[in-house]
Amino acid sequence: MTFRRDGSEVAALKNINLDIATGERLAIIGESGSGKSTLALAIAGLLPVSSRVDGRIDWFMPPTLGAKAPPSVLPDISPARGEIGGVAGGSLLAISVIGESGDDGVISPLAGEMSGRTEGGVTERQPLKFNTAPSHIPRGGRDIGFVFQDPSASLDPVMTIGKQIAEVARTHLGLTWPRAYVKAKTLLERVRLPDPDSALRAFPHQLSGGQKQRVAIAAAIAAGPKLLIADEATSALDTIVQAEIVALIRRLVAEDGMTLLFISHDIALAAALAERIAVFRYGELVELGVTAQIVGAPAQAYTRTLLDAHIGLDAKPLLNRAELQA
Ligand SMILES: Nc1ncnc2c1ncn2[C@@H]1O[C@H](COP(=O)(O)OP(=O)(O)OP(=O)(O)O)[C@@H](O)[C@H]1O
Repeated sequence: MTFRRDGSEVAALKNINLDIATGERLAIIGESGSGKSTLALAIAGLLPVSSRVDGRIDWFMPPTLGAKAPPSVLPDISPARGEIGGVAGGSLLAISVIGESGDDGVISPLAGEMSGRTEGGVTERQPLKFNTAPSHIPRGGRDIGFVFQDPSASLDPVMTIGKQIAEVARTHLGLTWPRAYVKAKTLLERVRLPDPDSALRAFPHQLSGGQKQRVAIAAAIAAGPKLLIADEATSALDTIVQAEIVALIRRLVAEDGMTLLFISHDIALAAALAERIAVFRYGELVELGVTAQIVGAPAQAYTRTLLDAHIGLDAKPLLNRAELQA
């Protein structure tokens, strides 16, 4: 996975092979520039046209019946050159990114070879070849919800909170405006925003940072996505609000049976939330394991360095999950 920059290509992800199980909470950690966001954007189909992906993403879960798929959303779900397939299995996603060496021995064991796969040299976004019916292609906003770091950037400053959430429900679920507003209010209650009736009519600038992130989460889950990607969703918040948002995400993921991809540079937050942790460095997957193993007995020296840096900086608990209240 490379970006074109100043006439040359910058490798952002190399030789990644990662399965995400349905319903699991997987954290991706690593320092700045390690490729965490690039992976998340690739899954959500949000990579810029300057990107080139040699690899594929297999999506194993069929879409929810009765879901509305606006035609305009379909072409945008996939990376510039990824592929998405639908194969029954225990995984939700299988990600295979081929490295600079061209070693393609990273195909998911759950996915068969796909017909129509093409390789090499494409630098612009182009129509994708799918080996599955269009109705099985995951749609951003509908099957995949995305929470970004800065809620101020993801919310429209001149649109009421209620309309922003209702619009997601209207677009992806085909609800009428009145029904979509009812759903928006329910979602504001679920994310525990105080006074949801007033909040429906409020504008983003009238809310605190933590409240805005609750609204962004409500919008991200409004269409009932199967996969929720939270990309540094707590990084702009203070420590107490961070813990509240982590607890909120965990509760919502459990209530709705979502799969969670939690991206963070903070190993303590990742440990508080995730069942497995993947450690990224320089665009490569350094280590992947269950949280207790990564935190208690890391196999890689780099993971130990991340842990030591955390312990040296502050003493936030690494595995104390009980204290988090949504
Ligand atoms: N749009 C882009 N154009 C060119 N290069 C990019 C682009 N986006 C990311 N990169 C490069 O890809 C690499 C991975 O960046 P990425 O943002 O995925 O890392 P990250 O681990 O998410 O970092 P951070 O925690 O700071 O967001 C970096 O070298 C970065 O400079």
